[in-house]
Amino acid sequence: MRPLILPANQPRHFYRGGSAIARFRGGRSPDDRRPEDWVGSATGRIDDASAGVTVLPDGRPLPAALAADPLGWLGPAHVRRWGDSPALLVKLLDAGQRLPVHCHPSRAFAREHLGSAFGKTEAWLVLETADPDGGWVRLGFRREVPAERVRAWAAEQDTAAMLAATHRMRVRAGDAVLIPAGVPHSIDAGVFVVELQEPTDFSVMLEWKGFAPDGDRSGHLGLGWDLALRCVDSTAWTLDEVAGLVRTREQMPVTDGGARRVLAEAADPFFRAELAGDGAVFPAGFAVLVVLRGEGELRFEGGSLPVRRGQTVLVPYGAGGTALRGAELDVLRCLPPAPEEDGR
Ligand SMILES: O=P(O)(O)OC[C@H]1O[C@@H](O)[C@@H](O)[C@@H](O)[C@@H]1O
Repeated sequence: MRPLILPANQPRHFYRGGSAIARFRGGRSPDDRRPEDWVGSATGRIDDASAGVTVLPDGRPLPAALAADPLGWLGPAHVRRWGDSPALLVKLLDAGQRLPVHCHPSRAFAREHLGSAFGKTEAWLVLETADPDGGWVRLGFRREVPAERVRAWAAEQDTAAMLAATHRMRVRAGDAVLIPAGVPHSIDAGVFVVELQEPTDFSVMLEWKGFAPDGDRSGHLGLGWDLALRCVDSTAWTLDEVAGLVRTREQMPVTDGGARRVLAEAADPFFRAELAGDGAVFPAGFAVLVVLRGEGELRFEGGSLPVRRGQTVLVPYGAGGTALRGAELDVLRCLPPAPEEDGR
């Protein structure tokens, strides 16, 4: 099997964005509502299952290709643990406006109430901020917020109260941020990230006014507000705890293979990511690559593929061991959780 270069896959969304994705990829956005590019996605949008799913160059939707040859795409250990799900969703996300405050269910909540083995823990690697000095993200309540108050903020759409209650953190290009399930969060305008997440589209919208006209109906995942808001982490996060969710490039440890481990160990049950360049060698495994800088080639068993900045590449297990060549190459390699991991 060969690694495949994937074209942009940007379903229309209710929030603005997408120009940074077009610049990065070297294309054009059809309009200003394409803030997310779903890469190597076997996940459909919650409101439209046909949107979001990657269509391979041969015309097959990725889920059909995975179902037809799970071992070839994912490898035996992954299939034993996760079946024919890639257990990973990668997106490019360009916030053209501040995103609404929202959160995502945990695996335990998703299993119990949504019939899904996956929740939506996620992580961002910041690629650019409109202001070179950095952009802002918001995450975690500064003080414990009683459930009734969260409910009242959502019912009244009290955006000011929600934002005031939430930590605001500066992030710069190269920083990685882990967002545990349940933690309320939002990304400010001008922040462009690669996002790794569990392969679902479950969002509980605390804020929707001015974003999604039907938010009062669609924002609770069909569970009703009382149940949906139970997935919100309303505990107090200290500034240090929130800062602990952010890793700068310098804080990313270098592995034996010369790559940098992007995310903290706490992310391992959900996904893994490494930054790698010229000379890096990887064992066989399903991966989504985002070429962040430079140009060069991706070697695999039986061939090589030229790659350059702005491309996204889907690597099947069946491509065998791979290696990167190219003096200025900087590649983010996104991986599903290790098969032995068991996140909750
Ligand atoms: O980066 P996350 O938290 O997934 O934010 C992006 C998400 O924003 C929410 O407001 C919803 O619109 C989701 O459909 C969207 O995917």
